[in-house]
Amino acid sequence: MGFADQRFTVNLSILFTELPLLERPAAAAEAGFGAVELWWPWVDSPEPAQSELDALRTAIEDAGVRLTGLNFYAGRLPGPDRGALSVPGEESARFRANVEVAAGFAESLGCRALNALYGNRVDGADPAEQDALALENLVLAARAADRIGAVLLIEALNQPESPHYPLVSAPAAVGVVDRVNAATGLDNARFLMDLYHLAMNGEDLPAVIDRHAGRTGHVQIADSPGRGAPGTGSLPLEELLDRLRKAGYDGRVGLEYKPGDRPSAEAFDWLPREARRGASR
Ligand SMILES: O=C(O)C(=O)CO
Repeated sequence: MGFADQRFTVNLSILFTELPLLERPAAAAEAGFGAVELWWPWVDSPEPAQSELDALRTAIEDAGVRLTGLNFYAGRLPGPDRGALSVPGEESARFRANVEVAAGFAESLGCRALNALYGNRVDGADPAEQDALALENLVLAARAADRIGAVLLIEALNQPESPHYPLVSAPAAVGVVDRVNAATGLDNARFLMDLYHLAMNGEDLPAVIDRHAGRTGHVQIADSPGRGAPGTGSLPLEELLDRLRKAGYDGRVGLEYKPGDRPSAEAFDWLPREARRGASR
């Protein structure tokens, strides 16, 4: 047990962002990691040029790291958006256009987890209509994920930093997971348990773990407050990850924290180098 018993993956959309995108996979490898994950990197483009997809694929392959998670197109993130799939009109269309592109890119790298951020509530739009649109689009995404043998992740964010995002509790996100699975019959939708976001929402993290570990397809961490590295805040992250393991969660743990006022390569001192490649199980 302990951090050395986990398998980590470095989120290259929040760590190493001081580097150009194509240099980040090699930087993560240089820091000792063997796995990385990404938010959709082309914030303005659900369908980037093939040459851009190829360049990123090559950068990941050349670095010798595995891509273990990818977000679908989610609008301007970082920025004001928190997903596109429940946003009527152009954003929903962009999400749909992205589904096969993102799934194809993930498949080409053996990535088996696709995260679909739900999207903000829109002034003047009926929340029930947004939810109906979301379900339609999540069904498309779940089917695309299933075709490549992947899980579809549904994430709860935190209310203070995402005030217009409707999924700001574990039960809200798990409810969407259940509705998607009921609609598709595929059972490949899973909860993305981000301990930072849930802590910011004031949830009882041990209780969330005990209740929802079985429906969890991915876990992400940052300390709270501050969204920094483990040890910079007050969350007992090592204990919480042990509890997740005991509750049956055996997947990767995404390091989705800000490096603070230092280069990202220096933001891993909490984790001995020999533990960064991950436990071999
Ligand atoms: O926007 C965030 O904070 C996320 O965790 C996206 O996956």
